[in-house]
Amino acid sequence: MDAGTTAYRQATALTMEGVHHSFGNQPAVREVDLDIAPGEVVCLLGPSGCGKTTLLRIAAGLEVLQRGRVTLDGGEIAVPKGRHVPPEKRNVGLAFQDSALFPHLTVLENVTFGLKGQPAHQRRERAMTLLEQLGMAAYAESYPHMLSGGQQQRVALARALAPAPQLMLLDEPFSSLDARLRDRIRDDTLHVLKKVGAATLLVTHDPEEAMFMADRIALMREGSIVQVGTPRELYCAPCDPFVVAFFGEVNEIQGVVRDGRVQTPVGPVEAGWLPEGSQALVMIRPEALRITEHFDPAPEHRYSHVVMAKLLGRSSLLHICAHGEDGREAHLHARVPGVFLPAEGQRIDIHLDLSQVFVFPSTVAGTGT
Ligand SMILES: Nc1ncnc2c1ncn2[C@@H]1O[C@H](COP(=O)(O)OP(=O)(O)OP(=O)(O)O)[C@@H](O)[C@H]1O
Repeated sequence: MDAGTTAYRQATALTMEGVHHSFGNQPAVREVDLDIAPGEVVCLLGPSGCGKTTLLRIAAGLEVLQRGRVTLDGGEIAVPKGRHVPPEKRNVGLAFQDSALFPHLTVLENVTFGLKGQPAHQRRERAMTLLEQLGMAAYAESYPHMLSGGQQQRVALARALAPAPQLMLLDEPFSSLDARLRDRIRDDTLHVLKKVGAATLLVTHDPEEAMFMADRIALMREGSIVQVGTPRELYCAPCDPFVVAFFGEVNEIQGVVRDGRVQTPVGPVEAGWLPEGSQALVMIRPEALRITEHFDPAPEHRYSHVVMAKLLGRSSLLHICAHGEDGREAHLHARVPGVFLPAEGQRIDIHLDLSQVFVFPSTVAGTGT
């Protein structure tokens, strides 16, 4: 290890190297490498059962490490069949979907609970500062049963943050809240995390939440990290079709690479490094289809047209029949901003925003040619 690597290691709040974990003979986490810098929010994102919670529980010390290495602020906290620093000695703050507060303690007492070895006035001051930042100062003397689910979750976050942990570990902390409340609480949480500078590992299955909260996202599938990077990197430079599809509905078209391009009913797309004559999968996000109404009355043999238009609120979803120059047709979904509801059968012109179009080798032979 060179000096640069050593300095980097010391600068990480959490490092996980080659972490592997099985339940019985069923692997839940496979050879995962992940690090979190001080003050950085990293989201573990992925479908149900992909191993997110298991990885977080290993970081917390709630699961004993089976294989790999875990360090916190450069110090080793878990080695297989060796060192296992228990959760309460790790200086990590934990909050879960159903973080239970102590029912017999007030909000303030709940938050000061973990603050040992400080004078009472300092503990109170620290707790009140966090409760204020999370909009809960007025409830300091209330008991948990007097609070809504969202308010309880704010108190649970304040309690986890109170000892100023090196690392916050949050497992789906907003998922039990209704949509509007969730938006507010996660906004407040993000601001508090950034204000106190806590390194954070947050588990979520919601891609929008991950993009909202994360400096970096680690997208998991079947126990492995598929891609890790900034939200922009994952959304705009996805490494495989799973990553594209995980961030929302996508139009898929099969084709063959000819002259470095793949023909689609909405125009040619550069095939990148794919070999000539190979099968390709073209993935087009609905917002990549720019639609304009076509009013030219000149008769045309075939044309692209609207099949159905639905208002979704901030955007409209158009079901379109795209008709390519080569005679191929495809049923596609286009998402356009605002209220844009052309009539059924309306002729349209379609332009592609190539920054939201991705081409991968196809494993499906013989389709779409
Ligand atoms: N205590 C356990 N005993 C046996 N198998 C387990 C245990 N905990 C998790 N698993 C299995 O390990 C795999 C990963 O589970 P994990 O809870 O880490 O996934 P997840 O991505 O957090 O899922 P979710 O989003 O549904 O919470 C799953 O197949 C799960 O059934």
